[in-house]
Amino acid sequence: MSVRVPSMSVLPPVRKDRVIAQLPQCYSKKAAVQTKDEFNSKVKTACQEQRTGTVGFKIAKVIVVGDLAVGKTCLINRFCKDAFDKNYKATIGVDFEMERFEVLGVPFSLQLWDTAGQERFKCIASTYYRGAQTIVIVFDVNDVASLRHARQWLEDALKENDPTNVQLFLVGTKKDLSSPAQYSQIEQDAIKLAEEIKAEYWALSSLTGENVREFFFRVASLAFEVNVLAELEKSGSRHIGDVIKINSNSNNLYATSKKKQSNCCQ
Ligand SMILES: Nc1nc2c(ncn2[C@@H]2O[C@H](COP(=O)(O)OP(=O)(O)OP(=O)(O)O)[C@@H](O)[C@H]2O)c(=O)[nH]1
Ligand SMILES: [Mg+2]
Repeated sequence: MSVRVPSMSVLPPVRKDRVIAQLPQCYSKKAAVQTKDEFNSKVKTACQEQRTGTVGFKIAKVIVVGDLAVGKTCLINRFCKDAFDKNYKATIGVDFEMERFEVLGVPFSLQLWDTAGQERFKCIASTYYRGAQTIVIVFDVNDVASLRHARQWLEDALKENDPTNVQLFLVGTKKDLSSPAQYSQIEQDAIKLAEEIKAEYWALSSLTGENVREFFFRVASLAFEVNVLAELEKSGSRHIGDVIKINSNSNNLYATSKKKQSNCCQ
């Protein structure tokens, strides 16, 4: 007799074009969350040795905020559905999409929350801001007012989240509509703001698809890295005694835990 596996418990494999084997690079080194070329070595080792704990089951929440009609929905649809609609349909409240990735061989999912930019729907949308690991503030590179409003969007999103625990991205959309000269002017201001608010800056086009995939791969990778490091930190502090005996390498995480331990005993 054959045993039937309930279909809900078995997920299909991650799509081939959602496999991330290397750290995607930032858009501009002037405004990046970090500028390393590769994943953190502790993270790489943990993935190779399958010591990533619960990260493989984790779904990181990403909220996408910004003025009405700047292109939040189009950005998510370009990445998740490879579609683009030139007609504007306002988002009412919120929508969300799930995207599954495999990063360094470990499954990792993003839940992308597309929120409404229209004032009258904003209060519904803001009730969904809580628990975000990543905040994406979107503006239109052809509309300076939308860039000016970015700070307010950030402030509202941070009211519901712990500022020390979120990764921020400032994203300029509709690059296809901008001439190189116009673009470089707004880019200066955007990079300046991104540096001030400690966000990583990106510019892209959902119409042409330029940089869309690169951007979401970067979001997934940086969120993944933070989750693995947090997991290692947790398991490190749980087994301090055991691991110190095995490891004497001062560069590794466990040795750092040892240092912490000796400090607190002084
Ligand atoms: N040319 C061009 N048009 C774009 C691009 N992205 C979005 N648009 C257009 O801009 C308009 C608004 O896009 P949406 O994605 O619906 O805007 P939104 O930010 O989700 O708006 P709300 O849901 O009201 O907050 C639509 O007409 C899109 O076709 C882009 O990259 N290039
Ligand atoms: Mg929308």
